[in-house]
Amino acid sequence: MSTDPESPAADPAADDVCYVGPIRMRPEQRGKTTDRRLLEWVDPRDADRRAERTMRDSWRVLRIQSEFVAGFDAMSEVAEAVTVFGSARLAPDSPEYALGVRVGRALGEAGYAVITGGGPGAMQAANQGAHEAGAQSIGLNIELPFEQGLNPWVDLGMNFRYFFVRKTMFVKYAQAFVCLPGGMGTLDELFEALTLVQTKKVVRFPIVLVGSDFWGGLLDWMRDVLAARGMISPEDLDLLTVVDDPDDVVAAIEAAAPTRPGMNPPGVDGTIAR
Ligand SMILES: CC(C)=CCNc1ncnc2c1ncn2[C@@H]1O[C@H](COP(=O)(O)O)[C@@H](O)[C@H]1O
Repeated sequence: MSTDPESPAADPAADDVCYVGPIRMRPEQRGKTTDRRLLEWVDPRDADRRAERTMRDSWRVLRIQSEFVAGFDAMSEVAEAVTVFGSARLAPDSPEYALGVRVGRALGEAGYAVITGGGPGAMQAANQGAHEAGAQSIGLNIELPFEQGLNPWVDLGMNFRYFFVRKTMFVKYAQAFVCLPGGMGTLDELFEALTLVQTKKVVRFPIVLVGSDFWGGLLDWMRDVLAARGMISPEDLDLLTVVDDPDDVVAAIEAAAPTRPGMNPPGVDGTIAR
């Protein structure tokens, strides 16, 4: 979906297509998303539907497997990377979009590839900044019930059918997460990352929130309600770093996870094979 006429891939027909996994089609050609089909409830009293589901689900495993293979292949050359999340709804002329571009650029100039969800808004902003910095700009898009394409600043892109395959790629190939202001999707991605770090599924994985005015209320609630009532440990709050200046994003990542050669030998100080 291109909102910027100056963008490298402005295509007047691009808004009129959608993706089903790697397949590009006009909206009128498509039915439900793959995720919706996978998660659809089937009435257990309906023997025919049950039998059909059993058969379809077995075959579906192969499609899921192939999506992992394609994802691992596409991402295998990615070096150091940071995944940036944030609202799909930011307008390109908003201050938050400009902030996202500066974050993407700062990460790119520091030598990180930038991975996003490949969509519009904050994702596009971070991809734009990374592209402009000459860094690898990666977009991992997802099939949605409405038309959607990779944003025009993505240099390496993939369209996923399955949300959980895409989420694996976000974590597996990144050294850190950065969250720009966002809504449900961003909160989901933030809390998934937090849970993975809290449960030590990933270690040395900094999570940086950009914008203290936006995130401050959430942090207050986490401290005053979650920690105060014993739902999380007070130290869990240390898993998050809040910054306002894009340059501080890089500093926060490098302070929390020194991944440069020689600073973090694999297997010695907590790095794990993901
Ligand atoms: C205009 C519009 C709503 C487009 C949606 N298009 C999207 N394309 C790709 N990833 C997305 C999209 N919407 C949500 N996400 C995922 O959820 C996050 C944003 O969700 P939200 O806007 O904060 O809740 C992103 O980091 C991204 O990984």
